[in-house]
Parts: sequence; structure tokens; C-alpha cells
Amino acid sequence: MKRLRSFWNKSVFIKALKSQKGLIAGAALCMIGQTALVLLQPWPIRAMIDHIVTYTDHSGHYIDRYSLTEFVIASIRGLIGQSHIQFLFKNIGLLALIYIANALLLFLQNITLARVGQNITLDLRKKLFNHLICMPHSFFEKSQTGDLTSRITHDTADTQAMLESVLTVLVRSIPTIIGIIIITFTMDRIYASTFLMVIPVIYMANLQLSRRTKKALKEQRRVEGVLSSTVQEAFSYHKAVVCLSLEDDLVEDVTERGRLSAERGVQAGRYQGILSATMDLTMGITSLFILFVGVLRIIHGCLTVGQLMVFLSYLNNLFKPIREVSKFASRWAKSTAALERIEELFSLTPARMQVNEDSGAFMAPRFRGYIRFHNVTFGYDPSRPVLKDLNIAISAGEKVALVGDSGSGKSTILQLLMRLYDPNEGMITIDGQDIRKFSLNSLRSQMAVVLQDSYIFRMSIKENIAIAKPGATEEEVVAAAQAAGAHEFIMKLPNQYDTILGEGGSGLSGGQKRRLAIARAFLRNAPIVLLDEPTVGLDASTERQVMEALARLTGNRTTIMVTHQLHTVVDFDRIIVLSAGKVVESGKHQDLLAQKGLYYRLWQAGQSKDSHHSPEAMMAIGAQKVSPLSP
Ligand SMILES: Nc1ncnc2c1ncn2[C@@H]1O[C@H](COP(=O)(O)OP(=O)(O)OP(=O)(O)O)[C@@H](O)[C@H]1O
Repeated sequence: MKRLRSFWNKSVFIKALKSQKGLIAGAALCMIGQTALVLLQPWPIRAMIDHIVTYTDHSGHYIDRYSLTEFVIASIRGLIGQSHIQFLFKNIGLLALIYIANALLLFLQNITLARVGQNITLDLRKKLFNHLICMPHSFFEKSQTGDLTSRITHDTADTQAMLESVLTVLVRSIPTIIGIIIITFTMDRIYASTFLMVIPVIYMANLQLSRRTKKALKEQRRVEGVLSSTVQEAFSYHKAVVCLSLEDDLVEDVTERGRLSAERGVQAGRYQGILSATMDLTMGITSLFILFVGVLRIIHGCLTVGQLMVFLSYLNNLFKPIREVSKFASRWAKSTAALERIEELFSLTPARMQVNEDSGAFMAPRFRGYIRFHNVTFGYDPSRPVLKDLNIAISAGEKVALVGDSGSGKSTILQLLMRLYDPNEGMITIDGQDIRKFSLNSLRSQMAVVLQDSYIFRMSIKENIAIAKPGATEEEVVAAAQAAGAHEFIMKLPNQYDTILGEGGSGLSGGQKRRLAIARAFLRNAPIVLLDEPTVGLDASTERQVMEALARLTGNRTTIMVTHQLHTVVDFDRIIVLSAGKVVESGKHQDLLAQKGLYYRLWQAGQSKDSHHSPEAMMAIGAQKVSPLSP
């Protein structure tokens, strides 16, 4: 009960439902109306039949008396004047009204349910995406993107079925079945008992066959899921497929899975065929049974012919609600499974993932760029700190390199500065103000970031650059590309700035992608520049071009660059050397080399890869010429 109450109060789905209560009530009213009409429907028929049986001569003598014209005239007279066939018009009119009202209610119910379903799906998708996109990167590293996508697209849509089946069963099917039972019992208790016997027969036949059909369909979907992953993988890794000559194997694999899927499809089709044939047969046999017992009841004088018609009509109307009830369990299971998968994601908000904006957060003023880490301790898992009691001060306009062993916490420092995470202890300030006081947007928009992966989206070059500054003009985009040294290669592309880039920037070289990222950073015109391995993986000449562009970008902005390529930062104002989350050395390149500590060893290790930059040689020639990032 407690769990249910907590679900009721906290569930995102229930909240979405509550926001649609007006429309849901509307759909429920339509269903209630339909239930009443289904129960009413046989009564005019009963009235007509009993009237005919009681008052009409059905010996057959009069059949030849009327010609067609006389028949039409007599009917019209009956309609306009007092006549014994008035009852016919009255009841047929009533039936017509029932059918029209039923059609109208069905139409209203369908459009209302479609609207509610779509609103709920939209609401869930929006909230879920919003929730997930704010998760830290580590979450996506651990999750399967395909699974997350499926939860946002399919599971949110499956919850629609839940609402529809609950409403249908509670408001239409069960009340219809109960209504029919009550009415038939008030008419003829004995006959109604035989009538009651057929309900479990229809229910069980339906349940058994739907289960088997569902199982076959589920198996088919599973095989198709594997098939689509294989196809997706083959297309995504097409280059590897060609290089490893995997085409024939893949064709065989896809054909085999396709064959399995087709087999399951045929099996499901067979069950569906058996299901509908069995349902038709059950319906026929139960109708015969009801007819047989009904005629006996008439012969015994316990029932009128009209009442028998009511029973037969109700029997006909019983099949649909029973079918709906028997399908309910499986629909409910499917929808609740989808809902659980959605709620599971919403519940993923451990404290360490939360970077909340203070209620009193304000727009940060334009930064000068004085950054300080005050006794910062942080761990992705707080019990295992990555940074320990870290103190760093970076003056406005200073260029600082963060170097050190792999895993020493360099990139984490940048992430804390961008507030992707908050320190477990200590504080980070910019221009003397705790960064938690600023609104996240005003903080992050004052940082230009260039990472080793340039994150090129599937859109035009122009749009790819302009995302750094919403509303940027074409002139601004071109100026940023020029400053980043990207303009020349862009102009050589077939559609220049309008060239649509492939997924992940396919079609561009690593250096070109990096320059697009720098163009974005230029456009942002931020006082703080954060660079995380911006030249990794580039050849010497491309690296030089990228470093030249970066030198223009950093200008007199506060710059923090994380790198393992020490020769790119030799002329930085300061190099901070980290080891196991602590600052172990700090100073200029030459001084650090002279200390012969960790930096010296890292430098040496780097030089063994590139003999041109031996420490001695560097000390001799001076760093100034090596790095284009010289002020
Ligand atoms: N999202 C994360 N979740 C959990 N642990 C993480 C996460 N990101 C990094 N770490 C861990 O934190 C430590 C520091 O990582 P960080 O990326 O800051 O180091 P780094 O010095 O930049 O390393 P590298 O030079 O290899 O890029 C590493 O042990 C890493 O495994």
C-alpha cells in the first residue's frame, strides 16, 4: 500500500496522467455512454418482436393482398397517421438513434484517447530526454545507447496502451459484462444461469490462444532485433566489413536471421488463424446452445420470443468485452514493463550526479578569468577521490598547461570548472565568486572548449559552427572559420558552408574537424578557453596548423590546456604537473626540466618517441620556437 502511494505520488507517468485528467474523464464518459447503449440496444428489438408475436396475424394469408405500391402506401400511412405499425417506426427510430449515438461516442472516444495518449507520450519523452541529457558522461559510458533510445521511443509509446486498456476494461468491458448478467438475471434466472456458463468458455479459449500468438510474436520481435543490430553494425562499420572481407558471412547471417524471423511470423500467423477460427466456432456453438435452451424456455412458457432475441443479442455483445478482459493481463504486463524501464531511468539521480542550480543563482558577469581551486577534493565515487585537497590559482589571461600521468585527474579539473560535477569538498571560484552561485548557462557560455573529439553533428558546416552561438550571423561564422584557419578548406568543399557533414564529421580529416571546433570556440568569444588534448592524433604539419589557430584563439584569454604532448606547451606561462590527484610540480618548462622530477621524466619519455626534442636540446634551443602558442 505504501509502495502504491509512493508510486502514485512520485511516478512521472501518473503525473502525466493527472495533467490529462479532463481528457481522460471525457474518454471515460464516452465509454460509459457506449456501455449504456450496448445494454439498451436489444430492447427496441424485443419490443418489436413481442408486438408482432402478440398482435400480428402471422398465418401468411395476407401476403398476396399487397402489391409493392400498396405496401409502400400502407407504410407511409402508418408513419403519418394512427396505425398499428406505429410501434415499428418508433422502435426502428430508437435503434437508429442508438446506432448514431454509439458511432458518435466511439468517434469522440477514439480522438480523445489518441490525444491523451500522444500528450502523455510527448510529456514522458520530453521529461525523459531532458533527464537523460543532463546525466554525466560516465552514465552514457556505462549504458547501451540502443537501449536508452528504445526506452525513449518505444517504451514511452507503450504506456499509451496501458491507459487505453485500463480504461477499456474498467469503464467499458467489465460494466458491460456485469450489466448483461444483471439484466438477464432479472429477465429469467434459470436461462441466465446457462448463459453465465458460456462466459468462462469464451474467456479461456481466448486466453489460451492469445498467449500462444503473443509468444510467437515476441520471439519474432526478438529475432528481428538481432537482425536489425547485425544490419546496423554492418552499415556503421562498413569500412571494417570491406577490409576483413566479411560481406559473404554477413549476407549469410542476415539471410539466416531473416529466415528465422519469417518462420516465427508464419507460426504467429497460424496461431492468429486458429484464434479467429476458434472464436468464430465458439461464438457459433454458444449461440446455438443459447438458442436451444431459449426455445425450450419459450415452449415452457417462461420466455417471450422478444426476450430470446435480447439474450441472443447480449450474447453477441459479450464476446468483445470478454476478449478485452482476457487480453488485459498481457497488455498490462507489457505496459508496466515499459513503465518500469522508464521509471528506472528517472530514479537515477544519485547525489553525485546532481549539479543543481542554486535557487538564488544569478547571471555571471563577464569574467576576467581569475580561477581558483580552494582545497578541492572530488571523486566520481566520493569514497575514492580523484582530486585530493587541490589548490590551484590561475591569473586572468594566464596560459596554464595541466600535464601528468594518465588518470591523474587533469580532465576532471576541466569538468569541475564547467560544473559537470561539483567538488565533494572545497570550492572553485572565478573572479573571487563561488561558481555554484552562477546560473549554469551563464557560467558555461563563458568557456570555449576544444576537446580531442570535435563532435561534428549531421548538419551543414555553417550550422555546425553556429551552434556555439545561437543566432550567429553568416558573417560571424565566416570570420570565426577564418580565424580558426578553416575557411580555406571549407571553400573547397562542393557546397562550401552549406555542405552537409556526415555522422561524426565523416568526410573531414581529423585536423579539419579540430579547426571547426576551434571556429566554434572563436564564435563563442569566451574569456576562458579550455583545451583537452586538442592536437592528439594529428600529424606534425596539421598539429602546427591547429596550434597556430589555437594561439590566435587563446590570445589574452585565460587558458587551461590538458595535454600529454609536452612540446606543444613549452612556452606556456605555467605548467602544472599532477600525479594521483595532487599538484606535484609547477613552473615554467625550463625550470621544471631543471628540477629533474616527474615533468623531466615525462618529457624524456615523450622524447624517446621523438628524438628531436631531447631535454638537453630543448634547453639549448629554448622552447620559444617549438610552440606556435607563444604569446
Ligand atoms: N566519468 C567518470 N566516472 C568514473 N570515473 C571516472 C570518470 N572519468 C574519469 N574517471 C576516473 O577518474 C580518474 C581521473 O580521470 P581523468 O580523465 O581526469 O584523468 P586524466 O589525467 O585526464 O587522464 P588522461 O591523461 O588519461 O586523459 C581516472 O582514474 C578515471 O578512471
